[in-house]
Amino acid sequence: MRNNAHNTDDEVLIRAEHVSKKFCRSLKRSLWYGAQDVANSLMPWKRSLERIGIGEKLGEPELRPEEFWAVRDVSFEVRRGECLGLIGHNGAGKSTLLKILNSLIRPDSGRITMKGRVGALIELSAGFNPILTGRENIYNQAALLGFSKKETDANFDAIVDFAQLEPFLDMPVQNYSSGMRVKLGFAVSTQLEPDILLIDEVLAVGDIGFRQKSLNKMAELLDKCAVIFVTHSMPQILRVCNEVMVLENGKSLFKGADIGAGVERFIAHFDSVGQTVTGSGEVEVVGLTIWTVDGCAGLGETVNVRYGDEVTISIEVRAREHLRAAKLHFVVWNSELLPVLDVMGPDLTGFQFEFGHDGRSKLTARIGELFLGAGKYSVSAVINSIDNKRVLCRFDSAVNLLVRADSFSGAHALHCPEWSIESVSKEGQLTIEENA
Ligand SMILES: Nc1ncnc2c1ncn2[C@@H]1O[C@H](COP(=O)(O)OP(=O)(O)OP(=O)(O)O)[C@@H](O)[C@H]1O
Repeated sequence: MRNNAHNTDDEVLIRAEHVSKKFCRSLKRSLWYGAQDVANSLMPWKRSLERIGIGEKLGEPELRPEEFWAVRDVSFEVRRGECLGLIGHNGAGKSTLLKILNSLIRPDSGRITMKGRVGALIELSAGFNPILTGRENIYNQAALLGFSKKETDANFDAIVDFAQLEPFLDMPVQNYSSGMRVKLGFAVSTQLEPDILLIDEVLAVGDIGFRQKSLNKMAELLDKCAVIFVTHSMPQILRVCNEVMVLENGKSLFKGADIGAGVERFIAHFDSVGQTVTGSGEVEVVGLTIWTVDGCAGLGETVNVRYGDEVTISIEVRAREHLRAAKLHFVVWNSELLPVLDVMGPDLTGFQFEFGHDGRSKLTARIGELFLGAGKYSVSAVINSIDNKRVLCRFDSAVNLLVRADSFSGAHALHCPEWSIESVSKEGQLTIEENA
């Protein structure tokens, strides 16, 4: 967790109070409602009646047919020196909330207070005018942020240097790749050092080097500004944010400085990916069970594991064709679908086994203590031919693991080695404390 040196009330740069925004699923109705709303806003006597309690309530408006809440009753504050990570599933309302904060959308109810200059990178287009060159867009964007030409001149080289786009500066932005646009957008928003920085997950479009550089820049800016960062990457949240808010169907499910708890809350809501079976079909998985201290789970189920618990997987397979032997391994995937553990045979390829005379085999892998970080994982069983050239059966998301660990660093594997400490006393005596 980052220290916050400016933790005073007057340093609150972003304040959202009971903010709600609704949208309409049907375009036709949406246009009709829009016309009705404009007409109502032109009738001041109606608003007066509302104010004295006649007619519609002034608070959160009612939903009309086909309308739904994209953001519902969300309140939070972000101070200078703080970075709030916004996480949630697709359609949870994260981008809508950022657009409301950046005044691109008006909320239906609630109040937003923003203090200072706002740098925002919310859409892939980064707000650029496509027919203007990169150079012209830098000046345009800077002017929109409230910077004078002189201030922009002073920062121009730093912006171009950060975006690494010097050879393309005089090319219209419409010919930039999406990654180039994001680089330029991020460089303009951050090099001018705004008071508030709003970053949507557009960073994912940039290459790895640029992403690293951007995250470092955000960390560097943190002392000077308030940041809201939307991403689907939990390691990124853990790296730069000191608060997290989990949105679900527009509502705030969790908000706090315990990032691990927030991420766990988000992951626990993850729908398990459906099981899929691929491969040549020469082998089928008849059953699979995973045991932990807390219980067991079969195909398609989820089991809870605490960090360091013993885990055992048992699988029953049947050869559909006449097959004598095959190789098996299990792959454990994290929620971002990255493989984090491969359970294999002693030669670091699959575990070789033979089918019984009835074409069946039951194999048990005692994995032992599981040193995975907190999160939701899925397990695939992969059965290959002996030479590993053919996939006979691949069963993805066969079973799910929900790992709980007190420490949440974002690392996939946690390891506690034996430690020793060497220290010299006042008398100059060296002491070595083993396994401290
Ligand atoms: N202009 C719009 N008109 C109608 N519905 C909209 C509009 N903009 C967003 N929505 C809807 O609002 C909901 C929230 O969308 P939003 O883009 O804020 O989600 P998100 O959390 O940013 O999702 P993602 O992670 O996929 O980017 C979605 O159901 C979306 O379809």
